[in-house]
Amino acid sequence: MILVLAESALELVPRELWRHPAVLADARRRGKRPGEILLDRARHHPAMSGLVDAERRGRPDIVHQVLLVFQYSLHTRRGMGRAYIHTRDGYVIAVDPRARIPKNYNNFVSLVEQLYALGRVPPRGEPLMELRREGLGDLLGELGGRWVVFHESGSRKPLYEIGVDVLNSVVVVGGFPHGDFENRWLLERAAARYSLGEESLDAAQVVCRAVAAAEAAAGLV
Ligand SMILES: C[S@@+](CC[C@H](N)C(=O)[O-])C[C@H]1O[C@@H](n2cnc3c(N)ncnc32)[C@H](O)[C@@H]1O
Repeated sequence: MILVLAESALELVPRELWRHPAVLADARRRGKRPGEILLDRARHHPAMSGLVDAERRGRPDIVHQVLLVFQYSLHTRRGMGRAYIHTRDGYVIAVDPRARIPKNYNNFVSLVEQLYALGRVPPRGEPLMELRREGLGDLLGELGGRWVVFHESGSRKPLYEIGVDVLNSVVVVGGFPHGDFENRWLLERAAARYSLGEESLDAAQVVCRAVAAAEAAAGLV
């Protein structure tokens, strides 16, 4: 299974917030410039009130939770998985299946900030995470142009029925906290849309179920 976490709420603090006291204090405390730190609602809430689309931004913890579930799964540890994080501002992070994502959130944030600064981590040797400017359409085209989407309005099927498809497909899940995909074509052109019920679940919960379905189909569990 290739996972694409789409429109993820991950970005550096945008320029218009660099001078806000909440951002300046956080940057100073961490010994960095405001433009070098990740936007995080938990730390920058007062600064985000006037930000366009604020309710869908500043949630690196969603990406962290998803990567912990995905990277440490049996399926990925056996080399059957690969994750790509597409961000709402047009970047793609390619994650090597061997990348050991820091379990501590603060360490994860520092790693991603290093990735934004250098374009890759670690700085030397084989990269475990690489950052590039790329849109969602180009990424999905590069991955073969066929994908399935997890979405509340998709068809509801038992996990054992979708396992083989999930295992062998590019699987798209939204990496944002509220609302729906802005790229509507993602749903319209998907080979299949799978629902886990009408109630909205956290992205990590959805990825956990997709991984479980894929692992069962692969005979790993
Ligand atoms: C936290 S949800 C996105 C926000 C959600 N639509 C809301 O307004 O609360 C993250 C992603 O998980 C997937 N997802 C969430 N609930 C789902 C469900 N019941 N069935 C299938 N996929 C789901 C979708 O890909 C969704 O974009």
